[in-house]
Parts: sequence; structure tokens; C-alpha cells
Amino acid sequence: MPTKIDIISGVLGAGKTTLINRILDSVLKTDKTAIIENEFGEIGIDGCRFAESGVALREISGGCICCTLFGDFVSAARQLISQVRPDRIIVEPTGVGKLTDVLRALEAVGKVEPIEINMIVAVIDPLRYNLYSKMFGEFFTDQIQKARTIFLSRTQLAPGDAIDQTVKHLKEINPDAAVVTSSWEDLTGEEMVSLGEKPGAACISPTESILAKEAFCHHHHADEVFKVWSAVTSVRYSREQFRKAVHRLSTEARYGEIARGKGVFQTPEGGWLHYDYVPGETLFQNAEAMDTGKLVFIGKELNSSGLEELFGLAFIKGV
Ligand SMILES: Nc1nc2c(ncn2[C@@H]2O[C@H](COP(=O)(O)OP(=O)(O)OP(=O)(O)O)[C@@H](O)[C@H]2O)c(=O)[nH]1
Repeated sequence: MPTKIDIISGVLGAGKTTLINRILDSVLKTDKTAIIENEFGEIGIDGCRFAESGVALREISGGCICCTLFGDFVSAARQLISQVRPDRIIVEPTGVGKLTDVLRALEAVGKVEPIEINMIVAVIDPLRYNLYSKMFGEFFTDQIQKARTIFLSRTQLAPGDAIDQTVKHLKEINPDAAVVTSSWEDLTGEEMVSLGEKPGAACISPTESILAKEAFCHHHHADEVFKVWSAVTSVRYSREQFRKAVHRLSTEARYGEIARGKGVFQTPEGGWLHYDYVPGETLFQNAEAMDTGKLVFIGKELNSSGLEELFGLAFIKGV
């Protein structure tokens, strides 16, 4: 039996990890499942978020499958298939990865291992459609164009007209994709899997039609456009101090254009908080105790020294 491959794409912070966790609830009942996660930043933050589910996880950090990590991805997939023998591999590309490039990498895997592309999903946040379209440009469009199923995230928070507008834009770019507008809270894991597996009307053959066209297109790589600032730190912040720092970061142009932030830090009381930043929203969650705090921000034209100053760090950069 070929290994089923599910690709869950979406720009930084769109909701890929959240969707994968929902899908895992269902597929783990029947399929031995592995995950390959590609983190653009060097410090992997998400790994621990799948840990409890008991899946085999391979994390590829510090670049993108499209360029620097193409070979690493192909070997990780080959190794998983030959050693773990999963029924299914879920691939979470970086938010600044193009589906085209992921499909190209999978084409290389398919030459040596039996695989079958099962889901090609893009997660789109309707609340930030225009912002992300501008910020992520060709990466965003490519994900929409190549997806078979598009899941809208955060729909419970989005007004109806934002959802309608988003669906209209998506259909203009990819009329064949199935677009799921239901709130994720109203869907079971099984329903999400079945929606993700349902092929769009014009079912894609990744190795031929998509990739042949792409070969002639002008093509930017993620690391030409986006930069990562990351740090490990023992500095403690209260939730309020951290929120204030992030507010400055997102409102003062001198720090650059911040697309995503995530990490963990210790509070003055000794607890640990995980933070998730997307433009206009910072969420905190209690976290397990860590060996050290880790901060990551990704964006355009990042001002590293400004960030260092802002977070007042006694830190070792870029570990
Ligand atoms: N309530 C709600 N929160 C969501 C939804 N999707 C994402 N979030 C929240 O948005 C934040 C980012 O979601 P993630 O699932 O980590 O996004 P991601 O696309 O995996 O992010 P990267 O891996 O950094 O690119 C998290 O705090 C999520 O809890 C959704 O549909 N509903």
C-alpha cells in the first residue's frame, strides 16, 4: 500500500497546526501516522504541540522545503517511510512555503518510495485575507491555486460578509477547490478528514499539470523575502509586559513588518507561557516548564537590534 500524504499548507499563523491536531483525533484511530513539520525559524516551537498524540514527528527547521531544505525533506520522508512504515504522513510546510515546491519535493520522494497524495489543503484566515494577500503575495496565491480543499479558520470570529468576500476571492483564484466555511468547533475530526480528502472537481495530478507550468514562472524563495529573528532567553516577562512589547513591535514601523511570532517564556512568578502572535492578536496559553525561554518573530525587513533592545535580552542569538 502506498503511504498517504496529506499536505496542510497556509501562511504563517493561518491555523495549520490547529487543523492538524483536529485531523489527528480522527486518523490516529485507523492509521499509523507520522508528521513532517517544516519550521522557517531555527528554533522549533511547534514540535511539543504534537508530542502528546504519540505520532512520529520529524522537524525540519531553519529554512524552507522549496530551497535550502529540499534535500532534508526528501530524506526525512524516505527515512520515515522505510523505518516507521506509516499509513499516512501529514506534511506541514512553513507558512512561507509554496505548495508547488512541496509537490515538487514529493515528486522526488515518489520516485523512490510508493506514495499517494491524499489531501492538498490550504488554511485561509478570512479575518486577515487582504492583509495576508498583500504580506505573503505569491506564496499566498500559490497555496490557494494548488489546494484541492481550502479550510477557512477562525470563522466563528469572522463576520458573514468577510467570509463571503473571502470565498469570492478564493473562487476567482481557484474555482475548483472545495471551500469549507463551517466553524471548526462545529466539525468532528472525521468530518474534517472527509472534507479534506474529497477531491476538488478538477483533481490535480501534481507531477504533471501543476509543475510543468511552474517551471516557466518567475519564482521567489521565502528566505529572499522573509527573515526570522529568534532568541533563547532567561529573561522573565509578565503577560502584560510581553503584550506591551508586542504592541510596540506591531505598531512601530522601525521594527519591520511582523507576520508571525511564537514562543515560550517564564513569568516572574515562575510559571511558563506560550505566546502566539498574528497581526492584531496575541494569545497566551500556560506551558510546561522548559529549560529556557524561546522567542521567535518572522517578518519582512526585521530590525534585529531593535528587537534585541525591545525584549531586553541577555541571550544567545539564533540558537
Ligand atoms: N479559535 C480559533 N483559533 C484558531 C483557529 N485557527 C488558529 N487559531 C489560533 O491561532 C493561532 C495560530 O494557529 P496555529 O494553528 O499555530 O497556526 P499555524 O498556521 O500552524 O502557524 P505557523 O506554524 O506558525 O505557521 C493559535 O493560537 C490558534 O489557537 C480557529 O479556527 N479558531
